[in-house]
Parts: sequence; C-alpha cells; structure tokens
Amino acid sequence: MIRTFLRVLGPDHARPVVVSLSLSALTAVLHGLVIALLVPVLTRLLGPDPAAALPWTGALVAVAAVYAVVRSLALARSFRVGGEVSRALHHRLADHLVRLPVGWFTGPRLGELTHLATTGVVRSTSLPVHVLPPLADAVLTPVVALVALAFLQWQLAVATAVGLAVLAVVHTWSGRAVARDDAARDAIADEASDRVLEHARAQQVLRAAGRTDDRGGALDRALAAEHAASRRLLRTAVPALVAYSAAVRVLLTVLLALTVHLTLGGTLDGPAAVALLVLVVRFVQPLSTAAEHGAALRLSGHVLTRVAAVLDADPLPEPAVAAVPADGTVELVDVRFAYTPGGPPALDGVSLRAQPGTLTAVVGASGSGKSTLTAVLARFFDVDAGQVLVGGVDVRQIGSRELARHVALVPQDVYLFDATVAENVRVAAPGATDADLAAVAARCGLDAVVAELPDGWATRVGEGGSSLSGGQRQRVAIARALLKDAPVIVLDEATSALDASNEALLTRTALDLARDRTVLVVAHRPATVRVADTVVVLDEGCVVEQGTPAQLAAADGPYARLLRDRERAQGWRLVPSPEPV
Ligand SMILES: Nc1ncnc2c1ncn2[C@@H]1O[C@H](COP(=O)(O)OP(=O)(O)OP(=O)(O)O)[C@@H](O)[C@H]1O
Repeated sequence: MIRTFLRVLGPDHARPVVVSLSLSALTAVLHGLVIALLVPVLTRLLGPDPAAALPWTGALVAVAAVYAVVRSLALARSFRVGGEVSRALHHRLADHLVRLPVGWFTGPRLGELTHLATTGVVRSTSLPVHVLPPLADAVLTPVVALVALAFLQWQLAVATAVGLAVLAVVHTWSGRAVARDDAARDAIADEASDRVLEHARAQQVLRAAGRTDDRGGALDRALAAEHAASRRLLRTAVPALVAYSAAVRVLLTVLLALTVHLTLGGTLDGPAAVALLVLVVRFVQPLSTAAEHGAALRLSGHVLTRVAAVLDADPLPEPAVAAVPADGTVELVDVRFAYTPGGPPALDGVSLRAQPGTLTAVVGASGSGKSTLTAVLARFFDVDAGQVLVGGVDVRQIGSRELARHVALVPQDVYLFDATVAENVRVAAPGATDADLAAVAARCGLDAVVAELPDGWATRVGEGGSSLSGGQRQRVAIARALLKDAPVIVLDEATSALDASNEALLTRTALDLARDRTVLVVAHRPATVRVADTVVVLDEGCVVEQGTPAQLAAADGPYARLLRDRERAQGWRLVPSPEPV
C-alpha cells in the first residue's frame, strides 16, 4: 500500500513523505523504549533499594525527552506533508489527464474522477497525518516492548508473541471481509454521485417532462443501493471490529493472569510484577486502535489503487520528433474507427480531401459518423486503420500541442469558463491585446453580442457559459479559433433553431473563414450546405457521395434526399391557431 502511495505521488513528492513516515516510525520505536524503561525504573523504585532507580530514571527521562522532540518534529512534518500530498495528487492527476485521449473521458469516468479528486485526495492526504503515524505506533510500540520483555521475562514474552500473532490473524481476516464490502460500497457511491450530478444537470429536461421528483427513478434507485451497501458494510464491519477488540481484551486478560500466576508461583517478585503489569497495559493500549486505523488504511489503499489506475491509463503516444504540417490541407485516407475494439465501426473506410481556402460541408443522418470524423481529425482518438493527415503529415506524427495549434474545433455544445467574455476568448492566446479581440470579434459577429452585454467584454458568462445562448457561445468559440489563427477550423453547426439573422451570420462567417483556411462544417442547415465548395455525405460511417452542391443536387442521390428532408423539416413552423370568429 505504501509502495502504491509513493508511486502515485511520483519521485519528486515521495521523498518528503518517506522522511515523514521514517520520523513517525522512529517516534513509535522511542515510545516502545519509554514503556520498556518503565520496568527497570518501577522494579527498583518499589524494591528494597529505591536509590538504584536513579540511573534508570535518568535514562527514562533522556529517552522521553528525545521522544517528545522527535514526536513534535514528526507531527509538524506530517501536517506539512499532508498539504503537499493534496497538492501533488491534484497536480499529478491534472498533468496526466491533459495527456489522455479525449475519448477516455466518458460519463462514468467523469463521476469517478470527481470522486477521486475530492474524497480520494482527502483520504490520501490523511494517510501521512492521521493514519500511518498511529498505525506505526500500534505496530512498532508493542514490537519494541515485546523485545524488551524477552530480556525481562521470557514466559510473558512468549505469551505476548503468540497473542500478537493471533491478533494479526484476526485483523487480517476481519480486514478482508470489510475490504470486500468497502470496495463494493465505493463503486455504488460513485454511481450515486454520478446520478446526483446527472439529476442536477437534467433539471430542465425533467421539469419540461413534468418530473419534479425522482420516486422510483435512477437517482432514487442509486441512493437506495448506496444505503443498502452502507448497511451491508456496517453488518460486516461491526462484528469484525468487535471480534478484534475482543481479541485484544482476551490478550490483556491472559497476560495479566499469567503475570499474577508467575508472581504467586514465586517466579516474579512484587515490584517486578507491578512493573510488568504496567508494561502490558501500556503496550496493549495502542493495539486497540489498530483496527480503526487499519480500516482507514484500507479505504485509502482502495482509493490509491484507483488513482494509480488513472495515472496508468495510456496517454496518446507522442512522436519522438514532432513533424510540422506544411499547410492546412486535411486528408483522410481509408479511415476506419470503432469506439470499442471489435465493435461496430463508426467510420468505415472514409476518404476525403479538403484544401486551404475551401469550405467542406459534412452531412448525413444522425449517427452517420459526422462527429466521429471531427474527433479523429482533432486526434481525440487514434484511428484503427488508415490515416488522418494535416498538411501532409499523419496527425500521430504531429505533437499534440502543434496539432491543437493547427486544428481548431468548434463543437456544438461549447463549454465556457465561469469568467468574462474577454478571458474566455483569450484562452486561445493569453497575450492577445484588446485590439486583437476586437478584430476577431468583428469577423465572427461576436462584436454584436458583446455590444448587447451589460458589461461588454467584462461580462461574466456564468458556469459553462450559462448566461449566453448556444449561438452566442459558438461565436465565442469561433473567436477563440480565429485568435489561435488555426489554419484548419472544424465547426459543428448547432442543430438547435437559429433565427434568420443568426443563421445568415453563421453562413457568412463560415464562408469568410474559408477564404484563407480549411473549413470543415458538420452542416445541419441547407443554407450552409449550399454555399460549400464540397459536400461529403456520410451514411453508417461510409462516404456515400462527394462533390459540389450542384453536382450532388443533379445526381438526385442521398444528398438530394437529405436536403429535401431537411427543407421539409425546416418548413414546419408552429403558428398561432386562428382566432375563433
Ligand atoms: N462515445 C461513444 N461510444 C460508443 N459509440 C459511440 C460514441 N459516440 C458515438 N458513437 C456511435 O458512433 C456512431 C457515429 O456517431 P456520431 O456521433 O459520429 O454520429 P453523428 O453523425 O455525429 O450523429 P449526430 O448528428 O446525431 O450528432 C453512432 O452509431 C454512435 O452511436
């Protein structure tokens, strides 16, 4: 477990933890020595010559003083290390997450990450502060006392050694049973937190559907399962704790009885018996807390295994020497890709070429593979076969930083940070001046949005950009792409209804962008498709038609059918019912 802890922290942060744990171990050994020294001190103090206790008392005071100093140092260091552990784990997770393929971040993983980054990090932070030091005390102190006992009274030492072995067995047995239910409860708790998040996010949908409570729903079931899992854990944990605690009491009783027996039999004199009784009582004390700290250790161990699994997830391989794309030409050559190995292909032999200075519209029915095409282009996933080339270079040979500079993806559902509009645009180029912002805003119609906002560029957009409409958020994302000056822009057109002026603006912007770069639009509107230089029609992951809008319209194939369907759908309008006469 400690090995996993140090591995998860990484070499830079492991050293201070090792120092802190060593200090805690030294504290526990000194504690054991203090307890052991009580025996010669008490034996002599209660014996016929109390003055003989003086040198032993001096030794006891000296060791106790060193113990006090080391303990304070260990305590101060463990608290400092606790803070560092929290920071280190957050940094390690964050550094690794940015290198993972975007496809790794599926729904359940997001819930697990939230759990790990909050509860998981808190539990790991408590390890060097509240768990390992008392556990070292519970294990090392009795061992040191046992060694001392071996020199003082062998019969008691043998009985103690046997007792400690029995305790270790009981501890391991009870720990295994609890660990099983612990792991199950953790998994169910993750599911419950996922459901709570989902419930909060889906409030609009639920209210629109008239579902204001969740009786019998997924959240209700997840919370009930969590409750049941907690009860199951309690049913295992309580008997396990009681069994261990009873074993400690039995050991104490046996040792006390043995001491009395040895005294009555004349093997021990009165002062030695009193001293040994004190020794036995003192070293059994830390043992009784071992079960609780053992449980905390197991919980932390479980969480650390999961953090280690995240850190072990393979990042997308980076090229040893990153190649630089020659220009913004985009080419897909016989690309095949499935989300699950051996699963149905989302892209099945897709080939296309888009040149700088052109607008390519990608169209197709829902589920035909349009978003997947944009995802492999931005290398959110690596393709299973074929090649994705930007500027003549395979995206796997372009470093991720360079590729992000070359390809700007404007998704349908743009996420904005809870910051000002200006700060959100500057994400693409932190050094951009106000004049740069104004220039890109004018090109994508963001200037009109900013003019209407109460504080202009300084308006805060709320969490995720909630105070802006979908169309406005997309304009912020387009401004980011322009500011980044990416030669390739991939725009996933919003499927939601836009008013006529917004629709015209979006088409104008796409055309304007395509003057000096390669623009691919996942197009949902006939207006955008008609102005494209090339249209690529996807169906079940395959390119079924490709050509200019005029050519495809004349062919009267899948494109023409799709366009007719779209126009018919757009032709539907909700109109007020006529007034009764
Ligand atoms: N994360 C995922 N895991 C597994 N399968 C997926 C995933 N995302 C998409 N798919 C599947 O891949 C196929 C292509 O989906 P994709 O989202 O690319 O289609 P689309 O044309 O963009 O659809 P839409 O217009 O509805 O957004 C579909 O069968 C879809 O169910």
